[in-house]
Amino acid sequence: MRHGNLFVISGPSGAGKGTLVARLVREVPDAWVSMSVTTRAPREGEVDGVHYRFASSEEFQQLVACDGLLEWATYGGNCYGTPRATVEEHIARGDQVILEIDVQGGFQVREKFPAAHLVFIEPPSLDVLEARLRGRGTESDEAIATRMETARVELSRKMEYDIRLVNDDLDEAVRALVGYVNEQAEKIRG
Ligand SMILES: Nc1nc2c(ncn2[C@@H]2O[C@H](COP(=O)(O)OP(=O)(O)O)[C@@H](O)[C@H]2O)c(=O)[nH]1
Ligand SMILES: Nc1ncnc2c1ncn2[C@@H]1O[C@H](COP(=O)(O)OP(=O)(O)O)[C@@H](O)[C@H]1O
Repeated sequence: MRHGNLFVISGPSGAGKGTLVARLVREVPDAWVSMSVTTRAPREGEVDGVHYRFASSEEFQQLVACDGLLEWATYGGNCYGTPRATVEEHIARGDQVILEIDVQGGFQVREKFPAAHLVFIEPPSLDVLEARLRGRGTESDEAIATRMETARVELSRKMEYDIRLVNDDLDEAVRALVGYVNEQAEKIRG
């Protein structure tokens, strides 16, 4: 059986994880991005089964109880988790499996899959981070304040990640991320 790689992409909300992962899947043909389950309400334009699987708290607790999640965490008062079965299938298929998850989840994955590659996406500064969050226009002022507090905690753990990429110039950050993923993929193929 072929075995793929597992990549965790973490970093503060607004650092650009979603933007980078969207570009990555266009450039790495065997990249596959896991769809998380969340109890957060959909934002305008978010579609169930496309951006997230949106679930009630009861549904989420059932998934936890039946060991259906590879990892899960509470972020900003909502639960987020990675469905286990699809991730395992895609690793077995030889894909480059991408989890865009928070720092708490990242370390749970490392416990279960020590070979996972942990990538930390950094903003150029906290001011730029806040400006990006405001510019995205998806969060209330209160939610932005909470995310900025969480960002400080997440940034304090960046040195525990395998690699840190500063997302300043977008094309440059995409190149670095694609380069890292391809390098790890080559090691497995080779
Ligand atoms: N642990 C964990 N975190 C997740 C999962 N899915 C998303 N997240 C993280 O939850 C946080 C909030 O996500 P979201 O509400 O979509 O905000 P955004 O990342 O700022 O767009 C981010 O750090 C996500 O990376 C998951 O399945 N597990
Ligand atoms: N390199 C970059 N330069 C400027 N703006 C960026 C860059 N990367 C992402 N953004 C913008 O910053 C905002 C947050 O990016 P997003 O991908 O949603 O972050 P995350 O998924 O980490 O929360 C979005 O409006 C996005 O278009």
